[in-house]
Amino acid sequence: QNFMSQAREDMFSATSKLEDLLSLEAEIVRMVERYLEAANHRVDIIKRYVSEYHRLSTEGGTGGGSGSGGMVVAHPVDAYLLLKRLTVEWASVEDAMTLHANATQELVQRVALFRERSTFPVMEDLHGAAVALVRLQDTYNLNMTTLPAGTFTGTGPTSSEFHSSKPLSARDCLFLGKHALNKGYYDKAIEWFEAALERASDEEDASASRDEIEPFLKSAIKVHDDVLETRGPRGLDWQTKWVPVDEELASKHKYREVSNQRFQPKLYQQQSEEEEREHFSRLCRGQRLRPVEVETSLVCRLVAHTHGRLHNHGYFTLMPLLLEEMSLDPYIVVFHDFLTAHQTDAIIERAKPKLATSRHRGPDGDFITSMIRTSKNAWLRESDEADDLLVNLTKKIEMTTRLHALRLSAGEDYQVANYGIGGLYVTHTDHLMMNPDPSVYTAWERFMGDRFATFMVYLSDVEAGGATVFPRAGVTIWPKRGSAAFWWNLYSSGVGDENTRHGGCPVLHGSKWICNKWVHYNDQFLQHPCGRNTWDKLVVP
Ligand SMILES: O=C(O)CCC(=O)C(=O)O
Ligand SMILES: [Fe+2]
Repeated sequence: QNFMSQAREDMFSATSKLEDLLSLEAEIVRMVERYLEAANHRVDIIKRYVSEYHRLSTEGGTGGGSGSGGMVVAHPVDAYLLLKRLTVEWASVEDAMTLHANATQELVQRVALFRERSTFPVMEDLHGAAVALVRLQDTYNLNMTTLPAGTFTGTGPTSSEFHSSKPLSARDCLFLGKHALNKGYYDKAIEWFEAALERASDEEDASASRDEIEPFLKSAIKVHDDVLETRGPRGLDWQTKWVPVDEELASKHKYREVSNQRFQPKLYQQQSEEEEREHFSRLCRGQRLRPVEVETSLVCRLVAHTHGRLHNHGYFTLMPLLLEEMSLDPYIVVFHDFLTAHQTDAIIERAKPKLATSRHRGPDGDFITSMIRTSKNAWLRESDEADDLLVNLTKKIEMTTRLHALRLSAGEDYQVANYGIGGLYVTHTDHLMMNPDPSVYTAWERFMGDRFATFMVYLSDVEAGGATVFPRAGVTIWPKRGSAAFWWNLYSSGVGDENTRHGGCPVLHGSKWICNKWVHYNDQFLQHPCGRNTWDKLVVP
């Protein structure tokens, strides 16, 4: 695909992968249960041999030994039985032991086979999951008094509480603290080490001792304060609290005014990388950054156009589109109830097998990873499908947007993406052709032109997190199954609108599915008002 985004291949960020792991674990448990059942049977055989010996020897005289005296075998039947025990019966004990050893080896080998087929997680995956958890804690300001116990309150239009099946242990907290430290989350590292200490004193049989944890906390505090003193509280790859932990340092004049500093949104203009990240996180948490006048000027309306530049139709006459304006400049709207649950599920089902095979290895055999987009995606082309599901969807997009989307020169294939826990897409523009030198593009890319508009359908609800946010435009769109976001990436002149920079917030609870239709410029710009200057905008539908 020409316009392929980078994909990250890992376990925790694609839910379909985690679901695979869950069924893999169920299969392993079934194997282990069968193994244990057979093992118990074999241990019984071995035990019976031992207890038979003891029974006979304590009954005295008749057995293998007698009382306090030496070992005497006086009875010919006893002599026969002794020999039988050490031949026939011992053979069955040996058989049981050999079978057990084989079964053990076989079980280990079968799990090794899973590992070879790379369906089994490795330590790398666990590290990834730990970092994802710290990132979520950071983005959503998760409350540290409850998080170690596995409880947090969700972010989104409905904020409910979520509970894990088990709390984290002191050792888990220690592990998370180390990862936070490693990734430059110095503030979070301290919190996790403190949580580890607290857990350690609560746990009956402490999974990590205070003596083990304390040095980590001490050195984290030291590094934290050093970084804050010498480099400041925020940077691209580190962050600290606003004041040092050390009280003497904290009493310094420069830290006194910190509490007065308030966040000032900086919208509709270039933002530094740090500023963009700050806007991104706040919007992900659902904060409103725009002036009240802007927020209140937006309306919901019904749209029922019956003609477009492409078709004359009465498609929306009986059932108008429900349009919600999210921003007028840049122009971003949401169409509610654009697809039915039946349709969104069908698209997910078609994408699933293609997602599963998209896992690929890098040059040295490792899985290629990138922090840009932690999701998995698949491409679906209308004409590859046996029925009209996707063709009809594209036709509906055409009627809605009055753009060509079906013919190959106008629209890309559908890109379906699945994000799991912690899965995100960092801020980017959808238009890609920023390089003024045309020779860097393929002939086909030059022919199609850049991505004029994005039509993005949410194929699933997300229980918490996972919003689509526009840091410069100050917009947050909460995913809702069946609704669709639409915006223009380019001015009518074809020049990119950088205020459309956007990204997908990390999924906090649940799983997120979206599907994109990107519509390109060259096939249709003549059908739009050209405007008289570069920055003229399109405001339909
Ligand atoms: O996941 C989202 O909400 C945004 C996805 C996106 O921007 C993209 O796929 O280009
Ligand atoms: Fe995008």
